[in-house]
Amino acid sequence: MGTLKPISRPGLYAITDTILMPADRLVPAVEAALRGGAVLVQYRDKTSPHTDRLRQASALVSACHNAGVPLIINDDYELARRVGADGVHLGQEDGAVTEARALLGEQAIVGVTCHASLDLARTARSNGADYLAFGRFYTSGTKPDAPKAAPEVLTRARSLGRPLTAIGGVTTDNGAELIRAGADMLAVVGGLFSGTPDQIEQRARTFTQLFATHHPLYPISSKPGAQP
Ligand SMILES: Cc1ncc(COP(=O)(O)OP(=O)(O)O)c(N)n1
Ligand SMILES: Cc1ncsc1CCOP(=O)(O)O
Ligand SMILES: [Mg+2]
Repeated sequence: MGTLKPISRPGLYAITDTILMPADRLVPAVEAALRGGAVLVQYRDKTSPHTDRLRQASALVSACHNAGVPLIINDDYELARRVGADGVHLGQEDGAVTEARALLGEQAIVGVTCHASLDLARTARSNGADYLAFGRFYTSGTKPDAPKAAPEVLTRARSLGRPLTAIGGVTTDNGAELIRAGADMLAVVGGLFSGTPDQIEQRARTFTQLFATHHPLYPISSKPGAQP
């Protein structure tokens, strides 16, 4: 094993949204999530022109790195490289893990969508994915048609030995169930980023508290330098 990657800390994975977070509110909203304890942030923007995405992603790199938290770019590993982000999240149609790794380097964090499939997860792991994302688990306003998964898939995926992310309709009310089933990170859009910065910060604190209460490794792996 090489150096431990920063995603070995369990916790909230905050994902941005263009509707909930217009350009002028993007950075303050993410800073609020970071104050509340988010351990990973993803810039997810499927609609804005390239120049806007470049500017916003660069601003988020600064905000996240000021807080010591990695920034992941959704879909676009070229953009990740350009702005000096820490990694990329790839869906099944978004390109190869190996290609992203070749461009971004060994230390880059590459996450892969596995829906509800252990076979997809095994393939992602053998291609070098750093975390495996399952979901959607609940009703999602952000991506209503994403394939459905049941929490038990997280329990079965524990044996794959990679950090597991749960996504899709996650809220402070249903997050504990997913952590108890095996999630190391809760990836959240709507259940985090609706409302004011104060509300976002408070919600992020509540998610963080869920990990402190329900994640088996939380106290150990949150200590700097500790092994998971
Ligand atoms: C952490 C995390 N998990 C899953 C996804 C979904 O990725 P994908 O299937 O490629 O869908 P889009 O987000 O690109 O619409 C994600 N972004 N992040
Ligand atoms: C990108 C994505 N992939 C599966 S569900 C989802 C949307 C997550 O957003 P929300 O937390 O608002 O359901
Ligand atoms: Mg994608």
